[in-house]
Amino acid sequence: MPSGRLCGTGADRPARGGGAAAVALLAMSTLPVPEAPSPAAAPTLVVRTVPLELTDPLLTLLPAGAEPDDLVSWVRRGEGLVGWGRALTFESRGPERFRDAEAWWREVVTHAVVRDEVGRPGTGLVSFGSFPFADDSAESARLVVPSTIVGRRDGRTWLTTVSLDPQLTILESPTPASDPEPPQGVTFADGSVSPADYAHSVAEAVARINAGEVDKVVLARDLVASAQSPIDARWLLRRLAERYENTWVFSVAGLVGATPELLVRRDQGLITSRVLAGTIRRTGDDAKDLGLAASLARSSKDLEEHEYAVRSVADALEPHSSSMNVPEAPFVLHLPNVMHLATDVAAVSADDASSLTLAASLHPSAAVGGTPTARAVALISELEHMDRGRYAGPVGWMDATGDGAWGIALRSGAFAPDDASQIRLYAGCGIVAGSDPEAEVAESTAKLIPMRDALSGD
Ligand SMILES: C=C(O[C@H]1C=CC=C(C(=O)O)[C@@H]1O)C(=O)O
Repeated sequence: MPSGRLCGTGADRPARGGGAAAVALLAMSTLPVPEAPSPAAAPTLVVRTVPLELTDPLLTLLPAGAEPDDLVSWVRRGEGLVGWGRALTFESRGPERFRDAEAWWREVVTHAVVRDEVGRPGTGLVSFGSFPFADDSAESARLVVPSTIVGRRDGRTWLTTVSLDPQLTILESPTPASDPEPPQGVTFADGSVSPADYAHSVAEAVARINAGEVDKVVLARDLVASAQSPIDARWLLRRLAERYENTWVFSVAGLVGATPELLVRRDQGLITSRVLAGTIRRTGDDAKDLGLAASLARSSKDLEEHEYAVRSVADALEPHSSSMNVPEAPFVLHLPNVMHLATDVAAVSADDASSLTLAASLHPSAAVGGTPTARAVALISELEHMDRGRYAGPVGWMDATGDGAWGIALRSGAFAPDDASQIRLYAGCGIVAGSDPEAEVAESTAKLIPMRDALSGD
């Protein structure tokens, strides 16, 4: 077994409140279980996937009253995965966190008893994960195997149930839960890095870049939102999904957000990655924004920043690919708050590296670390003055075959442990020689808008 912490066994708790009118589809199907699993092995999970005749939006199925930690989501344009309850969880900290998680997952997969009637990426046994950005973060990597998962792909929907008890494989068709209430009385306060501190660090980073220490470094800041009562994570997820359709709306172990950046997806031999770097704020005036998009596509400062990020992804994927397509020029990705330079990299998988192994080899890309990587990461820890936690780390899911999708946890917030009325938001910017501290403060403010607006109940 890997050295991480195994927890939550037996915590196969039913979600409170939501999906109250669930209908039993199939009951008490007992699957064959190996007689005596070795004591050192992961527990045996009993997993069942069936097709579902259901057209309700996935995010409406998340049950009311659940803790943020108990809700998982990876949804884009109505498709993806949502889940709740905890059949099994795993935590690991430090430089070996990816390796530990991968080893744990292989153990879990080896011992699971799976009956999968759908057989597509994301069906059968699936875990959701979120990893700290830094090797020395005080936070742990978290992997969660929910007890109920609903997935949708190409218009087909399925239900997966996961249990530690072979007698408990009741498959119930979920129904939409009651609508979430908006957060009440939210106030925002500086986190560990105020806008003035941030401007100061950016100026220092530019000086270090000009002194030849690094080519690019990404610096971030934080903001703390406090509400009068617990914030319903479902409200945030639904708001983000409604407004930011070009993003992946995620929730894993209390980390919630809408990321436009796909670190890596492995899907039946095809590897893809959406690289972002280079940003301009939108004005809200469409004609003006088109002009800004054109200037972003010509901005040498942004093109330089973008090129570092694309190179770092292509270099990390290269050893795992038999062929790769890296477009010569980026396109402009339009989001309601900002526009980014974006490049979609595609490759054919040459080995059996799982999506998590690929994510680990890509992390930290130059979109969140810098160039060269090791020196940029050292500079972040010297200049940033905060623990990023799981912000800017990989977040996503993986199935038993290793297929899965991992985004970079951007445009996100982390619920305070044991206090759902508080959430810490983060935003960062790539700093290169031409960066201006005040402009980077403004850019980071624009990147906080999706979470701020969702929290403000707008
Ligand atoms: C680090 C963040 O964004 C990255 C991703 C896209 C564009 C970026 C930029 O232009 O600076 C950043 O590299 C963030 O949103 O917190």
